[in-house]
Amino acid sequence: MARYTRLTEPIALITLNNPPVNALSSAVRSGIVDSVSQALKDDQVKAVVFCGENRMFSGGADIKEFSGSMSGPPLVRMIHSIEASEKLMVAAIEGVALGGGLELALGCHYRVANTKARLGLPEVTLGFLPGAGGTQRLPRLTGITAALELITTGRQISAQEALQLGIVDQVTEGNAVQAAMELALSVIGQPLNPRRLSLRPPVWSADVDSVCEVALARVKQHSRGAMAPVACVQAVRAAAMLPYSKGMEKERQLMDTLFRSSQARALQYAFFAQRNAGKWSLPNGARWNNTKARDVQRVGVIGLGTMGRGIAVSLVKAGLSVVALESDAKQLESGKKAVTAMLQRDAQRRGVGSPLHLLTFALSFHQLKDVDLVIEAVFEDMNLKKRVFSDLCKVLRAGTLICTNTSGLNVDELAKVTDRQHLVVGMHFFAPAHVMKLLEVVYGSRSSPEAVAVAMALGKRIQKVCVAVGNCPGFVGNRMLKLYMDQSLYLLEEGATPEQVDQALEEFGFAMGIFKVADLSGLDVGWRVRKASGLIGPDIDPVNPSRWRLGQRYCPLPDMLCQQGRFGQKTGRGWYLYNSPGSKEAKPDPEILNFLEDYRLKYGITPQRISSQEVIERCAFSLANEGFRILEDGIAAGPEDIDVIYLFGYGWPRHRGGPMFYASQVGLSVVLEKMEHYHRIHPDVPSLEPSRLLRRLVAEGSPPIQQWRNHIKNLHSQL
Ligand SMILES: CC/C=C\CC(=O)SCCNC(=O)CCNC(=O)[C@H](O)C(C)(C)COP(=O)(O)OP(=O)(O)OC[C@H]1O[C@@H](n2cnc3c(N)ncnc32)[C@H](O)[C@@H]1OP(=O)(O)O
Repeated sequence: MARYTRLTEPIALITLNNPPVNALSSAVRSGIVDSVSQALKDDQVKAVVFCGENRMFSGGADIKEFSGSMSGPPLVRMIHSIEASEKLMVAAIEGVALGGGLELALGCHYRVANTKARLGLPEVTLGFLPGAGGTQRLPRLTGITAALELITTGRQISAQEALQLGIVDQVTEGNAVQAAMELALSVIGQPLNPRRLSLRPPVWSADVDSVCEVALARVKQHSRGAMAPVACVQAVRAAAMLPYSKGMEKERQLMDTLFRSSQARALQYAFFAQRNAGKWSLPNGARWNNTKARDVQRVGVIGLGTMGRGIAVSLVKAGLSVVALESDAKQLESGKKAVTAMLQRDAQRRGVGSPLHLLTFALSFHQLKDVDLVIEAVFEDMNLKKRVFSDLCKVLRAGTLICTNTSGLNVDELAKVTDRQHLVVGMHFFAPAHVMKLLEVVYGSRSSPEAVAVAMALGKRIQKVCVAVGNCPGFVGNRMLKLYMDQSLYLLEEGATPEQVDQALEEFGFAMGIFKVADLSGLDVGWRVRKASGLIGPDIDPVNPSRWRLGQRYCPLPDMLCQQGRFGQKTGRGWYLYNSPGSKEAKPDPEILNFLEDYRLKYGITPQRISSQEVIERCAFSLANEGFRILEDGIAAGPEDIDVIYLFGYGWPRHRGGPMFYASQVGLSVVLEKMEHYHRIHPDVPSLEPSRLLRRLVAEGSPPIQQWRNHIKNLHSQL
């Protein structure tokens, strides 16, 4: 797991060997310790160069080991003995040096990096801190300000930036091992103490306190309720105030607390859940590793509204050739201006050449005849989409895939109007499509595994986190969102205010409460959908609308707001008040409070005191309960997929893992008990009834989330 090679020069090479990322597993650490000891024993060896197999230095500690009992040589001690060694130690960094990988390199006396290498301390994203001396050594190299930024964000930097910050001593366009050997030969014999970072004094300066205060305020604002970024600031502050050994004590204390925290478990779960989402499977047994995706080079995008523009930008940025189509010249011109400006701004920001040559604008379907795949992104209207689909079939080549960007329409119904139902899939992008990472790839009952494979591969190529989901109203994300929104509205009816609900959600960790999000998205969007689905119609009294529709409780509050022209930020008024239309700062609106009071009086509702706990339970547990139904229905393959959708598409706080993980952490029996309680009090809300799968999992002893897939498989095989 670490290969020792004695080179002809007085140099030994230690190659970390644990593909794919040379994680520092227990076996790798043992291999390193043995190899270092071999080098120290060999009088001919004057220097040691560390590198990674396959030109990949190291992705850091083996995250899989964190869930079990740790064995093997501790990383801290191993790095300390490398630094303390009387022989010269040099790190040759190619690929990545992340986390423990970079900490190992910081323990070496010199560091050389290839120009393409990326370096970083991403431990904060896993719920802890660089606990192998990283919080103490890095500030001693870069100073406090840069170290705080790198450690609290986990940002990866280029070799060039690392050189500027003093993290590496040399950058080479060639082979880093060769360059490290040359550097070693040129410095052998020079004193090593000045190169031992642990011997450097604390990096105190007069403004340490204020720099740390600013960093603390920033992390508290950015990652609401997350413990790790706060602990990172405390650890780096210790590097400024305390000698190395005392700083290390502080690092260890903080690490001990974080390592055992539920937040660390949630973040590590999220790391693997994100990677597992790409390993899709369909109910018919087709999987990511038994289905080949054919290559896509040329893509058609139909509709250059907000979604179409973002999709076109994402495709072009990934190097795909795009034909963007609009139905009339005026819309085409405004879409063209917007897309061009977005791409130019992006190229300028990244310092790369403009990719506009990849883009063609068109008014005629005939210009799509040569594309490999089409993404239709017209207005969310079934009849319009059907018309587009049947027109497309007249011009497309036989094998061209047709994807629909829809947030919840029936993919099967759309496919039926085509001559290629097996080549139709849904692609649910999230707005703004060039920014948001999530993509739900929706397979219909006739979609072929190859079509799903192509859509998933295309999504990955444009750097989306893709999750394959089945076809049902709202798919996974919006199907669950509806119940979350319903609960929030019922809470208003029962006595809460929008700011109270939002505050509880934001304290839980959401970046924005649900009513602020609704104002941002526009209340008219849902209003149109409810009109189209028949929930609002001419038979509904607009002054005293019924609170009962389609056999269950219904909250007409959002419809009443829309009737008043309160569409959210865009009109300057929604659930909140804004200084002017389009302004972003939400302020509580006394008019809304009066409106809610009148509403409750009119319908004879006695307002209750709603606690934050009730807000969280009703919102979060309703999400999870519907998630269980989705698993029962086979719409998502596993709880991890649902959690990834909520993490990347709906602002669920990452340090809480996702709604399914959260339910598993709270305890399934607690969730069941609470759902039973709320369903008893609100029998007119059928969705509050605990799902069959939740009951079954509790009856089977509440297995850990990693085992739920087996229980679901058993459930399906019994149906
Ligand atoms: C005392 C504590 C001291 C130190 C703590 C640490 O070092 S914690 C670890 C810090 N490191 C990281 O957070 C890096 C995590 N990995 C990544 O960011 C990316 O994987 C990486 C290295 C940039 C490579 O990205 P790429 O997109 O090329 O591959 P992918 O992410 O799909 O990963 C490939 C497979 O490798 C697994 N993996 C990656 N890193 C680790 C790791 N550190 N430990 C264990 N496994 C790791 C990943 O899960 C993938 O596995 P697969 O089975 O193929 O899905």
